[in-house]
Amino acid sequence: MGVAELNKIVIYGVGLIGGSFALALRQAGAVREIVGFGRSKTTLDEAMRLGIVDRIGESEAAEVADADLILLATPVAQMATIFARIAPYLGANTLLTDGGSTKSDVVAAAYANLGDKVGQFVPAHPIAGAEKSGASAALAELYQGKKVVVTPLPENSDAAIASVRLFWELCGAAVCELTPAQHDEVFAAVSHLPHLLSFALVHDIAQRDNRDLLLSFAASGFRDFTRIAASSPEMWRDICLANRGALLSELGLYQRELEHLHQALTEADAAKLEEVFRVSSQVRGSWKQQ
Ligand SMILES: NC(=O)c1ccc[n+]([C@@H]2O[C@H](COP(=O)([O-])OP(=O)(O)OC[C@H]3O[C@@H](n4cnc5c(N)ncnc54)[C@H](O)[C@@H]3O)[C@@H](O)[C@H]2O)c1
Ligand SMILES: O=C(O)C(=O)C[C@]1(C(=O)O)C=C[C@@H](O)C=C1
Repeated sequence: MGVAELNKIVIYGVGLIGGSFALALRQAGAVREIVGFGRSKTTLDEAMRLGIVDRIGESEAAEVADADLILLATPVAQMATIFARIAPYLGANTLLTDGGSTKSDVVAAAYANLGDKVGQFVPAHPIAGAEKSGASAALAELYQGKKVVVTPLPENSDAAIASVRLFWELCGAAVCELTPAQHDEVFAAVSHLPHLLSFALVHDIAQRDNRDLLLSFAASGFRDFTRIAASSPEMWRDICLANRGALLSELGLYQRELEHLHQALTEADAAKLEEVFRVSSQVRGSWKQQ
């Protein structure tokens, strides 16, 4: 793809993920015009002020047909409605992708609402983010050196998949492929469960009478375990519900692990505790983010 080969991209949800996509493609010189749709005027005005979008979208009828690419970067529960809104106006050459953290639900929403245009949608998930939300958190470098998982549909042409891969690569990402089901199983274990646990720990402390005292002494261990508990409640509500089958399985395994540790503590079983900590320390100590 040459410089500014994308004439127009439309982004639904100009927050951390959508805004970073816009900034990255702009920095790569790959797009002429970026149009944003959002839920609140304040957010869109901020995205304009920060130079993330060139214009606020007028209507689907006005913006969708001549777009080269549309990115859905809203919380995942919003995506079905957006697919339905854009479907009637989708031009034959417009590609669609998304940044949602879950894939089976988003793919089901695409099948339910895009009809025979579903082949134009190549689902994706950037494995990069932060606990911060909104346009002001967007960064041109967010995807540099990070993975993006695409979960192609049987209806996607090779050309559509190659183009969507290229857009994410222009953002600096390394693209890999999984099926939607594989994706949701993997991220239930290494992203969705850790967020649930982090929210749970902070919630537990937040409800206590002495929470201010506890928080005043909390230090880097607490900080590292709970950074992600400051993440968007709406986004994580949607992710947990969308992937609740896989997440419940992971939660069950984790509860068994806690039971094991509970028993070891009750019995003051030093060997059992140390064995769990030894395996964990070795695996986490040698883990490198790829
Ligand atoms: N935050 C992360 O770490 C991360 C990482 C990878 C993927 N994701 C996924 O990316 C998506 C966006 O997350 P984010 O972190 O950018 O959230 P965000 O809150 O920063 O941005 C989401 C934006 O969508 C807008 N929005 C909500 N409903 C809308 C609607 N119906 N129409 C148009 N705009 C709407 C909001 O106003 C907001 O500006 C989510 O699906 C999330 O699961 C997030
Ligand atoms: O860095 C963070 O704050 C994140 O939580 C990023 C993170 C994750 O690693 O779990 C969160 C959700 C995504 O869908 C992808 C990435």
